[in-house]
Amino acid sequence: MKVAKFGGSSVADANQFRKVKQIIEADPDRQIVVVSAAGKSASERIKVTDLLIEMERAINDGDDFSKLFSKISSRILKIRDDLNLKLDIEADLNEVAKHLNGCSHDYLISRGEYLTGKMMAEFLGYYFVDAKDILIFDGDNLNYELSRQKLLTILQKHQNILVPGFYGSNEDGSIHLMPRGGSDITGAILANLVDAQLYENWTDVSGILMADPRIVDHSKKIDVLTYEELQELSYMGVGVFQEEAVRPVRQKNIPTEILNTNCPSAGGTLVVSKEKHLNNNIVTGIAGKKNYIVITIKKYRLSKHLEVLQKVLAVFQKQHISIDSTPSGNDGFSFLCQRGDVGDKLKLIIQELKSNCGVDAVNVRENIALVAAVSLKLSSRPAIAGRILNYLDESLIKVKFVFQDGSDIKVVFGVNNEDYEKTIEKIYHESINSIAQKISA
Ligand SMILES: Nc1ncnc2c1ncn2[C@@H]1O[C@H](COP(=O)(O)OP(=O)(O)O)[C@@H](O)[C@H]1O
Ligand SMILES: N[C@@H](CC(=O)OP(=O)(O)O)C(=O)O
Repeated sequence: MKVAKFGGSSVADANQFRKVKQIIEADPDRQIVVVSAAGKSASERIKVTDLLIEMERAINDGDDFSKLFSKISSRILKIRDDLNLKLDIEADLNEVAKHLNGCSHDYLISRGEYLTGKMMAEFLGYYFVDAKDILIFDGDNLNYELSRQKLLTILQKHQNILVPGFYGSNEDGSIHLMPRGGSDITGAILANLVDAQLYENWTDVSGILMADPRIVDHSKKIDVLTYEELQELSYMGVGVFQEEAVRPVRQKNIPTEILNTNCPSAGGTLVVSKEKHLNNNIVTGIAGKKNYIVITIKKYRLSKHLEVLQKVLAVFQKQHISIDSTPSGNDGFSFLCQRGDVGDKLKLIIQELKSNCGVDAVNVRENIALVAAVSLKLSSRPAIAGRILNYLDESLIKVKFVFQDGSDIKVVFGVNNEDYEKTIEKIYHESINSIAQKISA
């Protein structure tokens, strides 16, 4: 049995629905299908999920949201009508409309997947299973045992099912929304629950490329990579596969393939466990994110004053700021946070660090980008990191810092935001040219 998840771009309009049907009909093992909400296409510039988020904002601000609701409804109805489906999707839209005032955030934002899923089930002739009836969460954790029982009961009666991604339910029956990109997680969980022979993740690129195709033209495809490498790449910003979707497939060693709905024959990227890893490249992939803030605290003989660190961490915890990485030095410790997470709290944080934590000094650097090179080979050949650094230096890119934080398969370079794209391009080109040759020589 295979689980096939189709992302927003794969279900953006009726034409994409037809491509999905062809793929499903080509292999009877594709018995569990997961869909995201209709996403972006050449003619549709906004994902349905983003329209829902915009509508919620309007509702909360007391603004007129009727235009947004019409926009969402028209998109759904257009797909239904273009496909000539005999489905009373108006009834579902009316149900959503009835709940608009006073419904939960999780309910509202999950409706894109629910409505898209209903149409895809009808189109494929698959049995529609509302994700809230099978994926039961206890807080943020899935109750695997209970969810497995519920899913298997349904599969005893129905051979082919469609499950909308991105949500499940809490124990009280209310909707539980997953993080953005969460349909990948739904697919991975279902693959885990049924011990699938393969988890297929269908998107709009033929696999994971060594570098973001929006930055590097004709970037090479990664043919095979490990769960570990995928996790690091996803964490560092490769949007193709949600970071939290790695654990469920990794736990059961379920082979996972990233494939292109628009070009199924092109092949994709296969994700497997370490033992089966076959990749010969020196650097497997490059990823990164812009807009970090680096907050560095200085304290003479910090290692003897761990109470200082405790107080510093409490400041971040109090402000609900997640810390992405913490490279440390002799008498200092740096905290890397995303600008968007810090918002307007930066002044307050600095003030608290200075006055309540017993530090000698606090330095702040803004507009920093992180670029990571990921490769299993980094653990046994740390020289690769040095070579990359050398190339960046020769290219006149000012590297602010380098670290390998915890994972020994990733080296991270901190650069100015404006050097972000150039750094990725440089590492990419040198990885496939000189570094590979010099290191293997
Ligand atoms: N290293 C990479 N390899 C492939 N795609 C990447 C990479 N980094 C970023 N992307 C972007 O991720 C997009 C696919 O992710 P996403 O938009 O979430 O797809 P879907 O709509 O199928 O869920 C691609 O269109 C591509 O622009
Ligand atoms: N629709 C949700 C969940 C998802 O997984 O979407 P996509 O497959 O388009 O990344 C989102 O936009 O976050």
